[in-house]
Amino acid sequence: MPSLEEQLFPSTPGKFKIDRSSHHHAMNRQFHRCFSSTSTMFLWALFLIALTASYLSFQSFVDSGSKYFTASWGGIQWEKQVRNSAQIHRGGGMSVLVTGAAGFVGSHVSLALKKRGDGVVGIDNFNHYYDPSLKKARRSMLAEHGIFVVAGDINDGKLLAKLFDVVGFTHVMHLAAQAGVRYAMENPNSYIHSNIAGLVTLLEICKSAETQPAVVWASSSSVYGLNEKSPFSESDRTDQPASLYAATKKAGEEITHTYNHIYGLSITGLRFFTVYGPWGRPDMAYFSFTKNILQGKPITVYRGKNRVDLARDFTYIDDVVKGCLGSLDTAGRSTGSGGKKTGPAPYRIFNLGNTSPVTVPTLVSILERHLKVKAKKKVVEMPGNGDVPFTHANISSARREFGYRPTTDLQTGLKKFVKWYLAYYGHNHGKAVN
Ligand SMILES: O=C(O)[C@H]1O[C@H](OP(=O)(O)OP(=O)(O)OC[C@H]2O[C@@H](n3ccc(=O)[nH]c3=O)[C@H](O)[C@@H]2O)[C@H](O)[C@@H](O)[C@H]1O
Repeated sequence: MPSLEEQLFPSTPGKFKIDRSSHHHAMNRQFHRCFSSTSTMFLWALFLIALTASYLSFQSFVDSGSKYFTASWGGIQWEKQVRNSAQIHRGGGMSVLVTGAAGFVGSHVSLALKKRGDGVVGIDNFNHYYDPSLKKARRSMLAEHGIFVVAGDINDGKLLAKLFDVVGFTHVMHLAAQAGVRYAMENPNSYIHSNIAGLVTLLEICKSAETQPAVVWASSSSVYGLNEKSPFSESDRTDQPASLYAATKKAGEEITHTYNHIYGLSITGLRFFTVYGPWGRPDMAYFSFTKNILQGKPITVYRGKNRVDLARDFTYIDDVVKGCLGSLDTAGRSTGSGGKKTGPAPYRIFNLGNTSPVTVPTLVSILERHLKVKAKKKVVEMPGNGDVPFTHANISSARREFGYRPTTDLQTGLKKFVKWYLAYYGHNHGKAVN
């Protein structure tokens, strides 16, 4: 059976093929003539050995070709690392491909899966959206636990196909994305590249797999956009995005739906609500506020129309991890194989929030208390840059389906974050932060 890589990326078509039967007799005659004397036979043998040797070395060069030309993947050693990392160490366990594994949520989910005995292989492109040294540090932390993170982009279909040839992943936890709400105005194409094109490349590989994996992926609370009904339920309007980021996440929900419908892929979309915690993302408010407060620099606090404070349903990372694992555990099977659907598969969407919104000024005062430093606040009216005034999750759906129950309030969660921040960057006022 041809490998998945060969099926999806066939070599140049129309290659010359030998018709074995018709050439058989002619070749036999030639063979006897050539090998009539022992000395010619010896020379021929030598020639054949040289030919085989050069063919083999050429093959191994081609095999690890990308090592020399593009990303560093491929080869026997690499495959061994991938296979070892994917090894399952519990009965009924799963083997999960985690995209964005060097990211904030990706690294935490990878670790939690590994700790309970599941197989995990990560992939991450280590882009420079924020300090890549933090991503590398997360990768080192994962490596210490036997998790291998492949350096590569989800737009690299050949790499993804290779990974699926090496490991029969039962699940894909898709967390790779261009995150950040306001950055979409600076670099819109980055959102299309990762959140649209990358998603489709990944789904193409998943749907083509002999045994399709179940896919759980990160959508966003931002899809609720300008929706005013509160708290947000999964069935509420999501057709008024306020940012391109939100629009790409909403598009992802529609795109995954088509793959569910046409190919029988099991899909679970998780709407994360402003996730925070240790090993977090430096571009997020709680993180950059911490850095600036420690450095004695002013922070900008946005305020909504009519002097109304902005609020977020901040959700602690450990709670989100529980939600991710619960989703993986309850994700029904994909039904298709090799691109063919055999029956309907589940399509689910869940809010993963905390259910208690906190205003941004309150977030700042909690940080001031934990850091024991007063912030220099500059309050400005929210610029029209994609922000929404508030978020608030209704989580009854996730509670019903897999017992999701967040247990960490912002005060407790930020305490843990600050402890990590000071341990990681030291007390020198976060000067090492990007
Ligand atoms: O739930 C999500 O789906 C999203 O959550 C997160 O977005 P947001 O909720 O916008 O978080 P974040 O940037 O921390 O701003 C928090 C608050 O601080 C305010 N804010 C921000 C910056 C600043 O300088 N000043 C300020 O007041 C700001 O106006 C806002 O009110 C993820 O980043 C995003 O990737 C996505 O996953």
